[in-house]
Amino acid sequence: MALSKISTSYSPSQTLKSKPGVPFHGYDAKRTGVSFEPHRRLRISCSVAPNEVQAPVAPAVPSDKASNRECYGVFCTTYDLRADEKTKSWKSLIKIAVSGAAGMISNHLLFKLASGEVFGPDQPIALQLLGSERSLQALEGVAMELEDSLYPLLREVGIGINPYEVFRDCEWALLIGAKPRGPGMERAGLLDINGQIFAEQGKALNAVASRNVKVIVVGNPCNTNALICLKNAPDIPAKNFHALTRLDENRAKCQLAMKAGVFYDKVSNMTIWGNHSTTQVPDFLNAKINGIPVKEVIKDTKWLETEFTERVQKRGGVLIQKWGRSSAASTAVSVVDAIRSLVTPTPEGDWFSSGVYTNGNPYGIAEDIVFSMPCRSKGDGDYELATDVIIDDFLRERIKKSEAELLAEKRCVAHLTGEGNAYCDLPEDTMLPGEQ
Ligand SMILES: NC(=O)C1=CN([C@@H]2O[C@H](COP(=O)(O)OP(=O)(O)OC[C@H]3O[C@@H](n4cnc5c(N)ncnc54)[C@H](OP(=O)(O)O)[C@@H]3O)[C@@H](O)[C@H]2O)C=CC1
Ligand SMILES: O=C([O-])CC(=O)C(=O)O
Repeated sequence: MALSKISTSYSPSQTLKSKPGVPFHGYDAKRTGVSFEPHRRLRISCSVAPNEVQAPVAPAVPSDKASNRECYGVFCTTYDLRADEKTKSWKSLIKIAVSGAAGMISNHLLFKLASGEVFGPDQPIALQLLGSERSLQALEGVAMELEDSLYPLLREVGIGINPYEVFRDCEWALLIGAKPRGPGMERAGLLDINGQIFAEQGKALNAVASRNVKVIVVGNPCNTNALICLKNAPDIPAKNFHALTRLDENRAKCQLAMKAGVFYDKVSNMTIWGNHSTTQVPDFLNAKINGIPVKEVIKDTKWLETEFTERVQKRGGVLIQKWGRSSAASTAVSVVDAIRSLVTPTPEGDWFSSGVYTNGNPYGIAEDIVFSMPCRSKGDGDYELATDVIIDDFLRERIKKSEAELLAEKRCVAHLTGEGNAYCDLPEDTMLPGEQ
């Protein structure tokens, strides 16, 4: 199945072309009849130095192109925006790939990305959306809704079902698509089915994505899926892979704020340690309220150790009971938070949680797993682990339990990480947040 590209823009640095051995079916002259002769090429001023900006030269592509099924009305029309004042200060286009793009989380996330609230009001983006045979129609519907939203910063939309096409040159890969656990399914079964998706997508990223792509794995079980993905992408730094635990951080902040009777923006330094599962450890030892350690504000240690901890660990399950499906809007918000934490400098003294590769960690956590830990960023897309944390016996014991779970998950997917035969001895009491 081809990747159909819906484009309102073209920049010289983003020429559509095939790499040897990997067919690219883009929005090209052959498929659409759009001419890419130099004088008809579309340029957006974000990729052209201001002093090179000239008067518009290219008329809109004839409206009959809009009848092409794979580009949707307005996205089939092309413009020369070089003379547009608004776009002169824009940055170069970035490509964002999203899997599970027709799913619930994406339905919220894509519109946030396109609005500019994630990467900023001067950052044009291209969305490359990955679906499957079963979701392709729905993906077209998603593209139509994006079209009807008239987002100025959304310059290109592509849809497809082949990760080797959809991930091409992407600088961000938001991996959301994964099978949810169904009745009677064992956790090990989910690990295997979803693990295969992430093994394939890791290989695809390795083959075609930007060499510095940042990958955020949302699909569950996200820590081990992220591990599988990074193991299958040896040419991309392992540090670039994240498992989403920001939703857990946000949930924890909300609970602490409620207990302390403060607005939730007063809670900082909130670490989620470990797995995005019911063994996760919301760290009330290092968290602060109004800059003061939580334990000095909330004196009820029993509540912190039991009710608070369990409420965060099982929040996903309670929500499923109420909603009949897992968190989608708040998950999308937390993906936005996770990205923004990497592209904006972390406020002085604070940190954020992300599931990241453990090699070289200063906390004594087992190497070679993906574990949620406290991170700080300079806003360059990269991060460092926070070292100014304290770990007491209670915290250490909880962290060890989550570590044991992740090591067991890792053994269970050894066939997908290139480490031999899988052996599944998952502790029976471990569950995703959405499982009761
Ligand atoms: N880390 C976190 O904090 C959270 C993670 N999640 C996880 O995010 C993932 C997506 O959630 P959500 O968007 O609500 O789910 P949806 O069911 O709405 O969408 C999931 C998408 O996954 C894709 N998918 C890939 N393989 C399969 C498969 N074998 N069977 C079924 N679907 C498949 C489907 O898209 P297609 O057919 O296009 O491939 C589907 O649209 C889930 O794994 C969920 O558990 C949810 C909340 C929080
Ligand atoms: O458990 C699930 O299926 C959804 C999830 O990850 C959460 O809500 O945290």
